[in-house]
Parts: sequence; C-alpha cells; structure tokens
Amino acid sequence: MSLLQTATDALRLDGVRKDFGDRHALQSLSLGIAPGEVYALLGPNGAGKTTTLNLILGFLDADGGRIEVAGIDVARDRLGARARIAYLPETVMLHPQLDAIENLSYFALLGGRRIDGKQARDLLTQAGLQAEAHTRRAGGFSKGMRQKVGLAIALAKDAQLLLLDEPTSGLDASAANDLSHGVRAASRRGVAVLMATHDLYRVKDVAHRLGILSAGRLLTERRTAELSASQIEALYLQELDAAGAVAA
Ligand SMILES: Nc1ncnc2c1ncn2[C@@H]1O[C@H](COP(=O)(O)OP(=O)(O)OP(=O)(O)O)[C@@H](O)[C@H]1O
Repeated sequence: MSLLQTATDALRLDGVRKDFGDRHALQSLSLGIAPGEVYALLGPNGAGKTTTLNLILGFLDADGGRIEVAGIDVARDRLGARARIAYLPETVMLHPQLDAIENLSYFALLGGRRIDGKQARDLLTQAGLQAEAHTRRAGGFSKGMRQKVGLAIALAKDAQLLLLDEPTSGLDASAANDLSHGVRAASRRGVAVLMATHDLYRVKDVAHRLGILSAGRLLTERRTAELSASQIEALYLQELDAAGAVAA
C-alpha cells in the first residue's frame, strides 16, 4: 500500500465478475475510492455501470471477486454495507402531496434518522434546492428539483459512500450545475462518491478521477486534474474505438 492510500477505502472492488446467462456483464472489475473522492464511471450503454451499482448495493450477487464498503464485505454483511451507502437513483420518486421538507423528513425517518425543520432546510439548501421550493408540494417539481430532494435524502443518511446513477440525465445546464455543487459539498464532508454517467462535460467539474468501462472491462483510469474537458472526451472516444465499442 502506498503512503497516499488510506487504510480503508470507502469502496473496494477486487476482481468482481457478473454473468447473466452466457453474457459477461462484468469481467474482473477492480477499483478503489478513498473517503472524499469523487469517481466518475463512464461507459456506453450496456457497459455494466448499473450492474456495478446493483452489486455494491447487494441487489445482485457477484459471481466472483469481492466488494467492500467501508471495510465491510457485501457478500457477508449486505445490510451492514448498505447502511453505509446513500443511493440516488436516476428517477427519484417523492410523495406528491408532501412538500420538500416533509418528503425529506419522511424518507430520513424511514432510514432511521429524525431530522428537525432547520436540519431539513440546511440539507435541501446544500443539495441546491432554492428556499422558496422547500415548502412547495413535490407533485409540481421538475426532474431537477426531485433530484435535489433525492440528494438531500441521501445526505441525511450520513453515509460514507454516495452512489449516483446518471444524476444529470434529463437536467438542464443550471439544474445539473446545482447538483454538481451538492455532490462536491458531500465530497468535502468526506463522503466518497461513485457516479455512473454519460455526461462527459460534467466529469471535469465534479470528479477527481474517472474510469472508462466497456463490455464489463475497465479500459483506463485517470485523474481529471491532468485532463481538460475536451481531452476527456477525446480519451473516451479513443479508448472505446480501440476496444471496438460504440460510444454512447
Ligand atoms: N437482469 C439482467 N438480465 C440479463 N442481462 C442483463 C441484466 N441486467 C443487465 N444485463 C446485461 O448486462 C450488461 C450490462 O448492463 P448495464 O445495465 O449494467 O449497463 P449500463 O452501463 O448501466 O448501461 P446504460 O448506460 O444503458 O444504463 C448489458 O449487456 C445488459 O444487457
């Protein structure tokens, strides 16, 4: 282990395999994410990004390899691992009759945490939701507003690992920018973030590192500080081309 590595990564995958029948969805995937690090997992449709998230969450069982969340082996203690994870799905479902604060308080309570009005407002603000929307019914919310409440719900859990599945898909530039701020705020609090995304443009802004996945294999990993946004796009296209995959 290098001196720069932390003793316990927030997430570690070692040689993880997953097959669906004779389709190899993941082939020996290994990666690690340190506390406070934001990692963007890029890849075309069918690359294995959602499968990776489902394995980490314990919704699927791996056919080989090992997954650890904050040092907990997911295969041995699925619920213990899941308790340390906050998950923001691509589509956030909220109670349409409840306002943003009530939704947040309700879902936080379901997750075992009671939060008061001030904490709810602070979390919603951190997640980028404007104050005037805090007391509006969620039934009228745009996708971007629902994503922000979803991020606040995830932050309320005080987890060590935040998983995001296509967090900016279908969001306009301003909503995507707000969400990126929320993710960076979580990272500054020491939360590790794994973000599956097609949004190459955001990666430079949000992530410290990126990995390019294609047909269940990690083709390359890079630090985003070493690359410009256009170099990230060029790298992505070049790696997929070399692997014989189609960019999406
Ligand atoms: N439940 C399943 N049964 C059979 N095959 C599956 C199942 N889930 C995923 N796959 C296959 O596994 C591979 C990886 O799919 P996955 O959904 O993880 O990709 P992805 O990178 O998330 O794609 P997208 O960007 O389209 O969401 C694909 O070939 C997919 O068809």
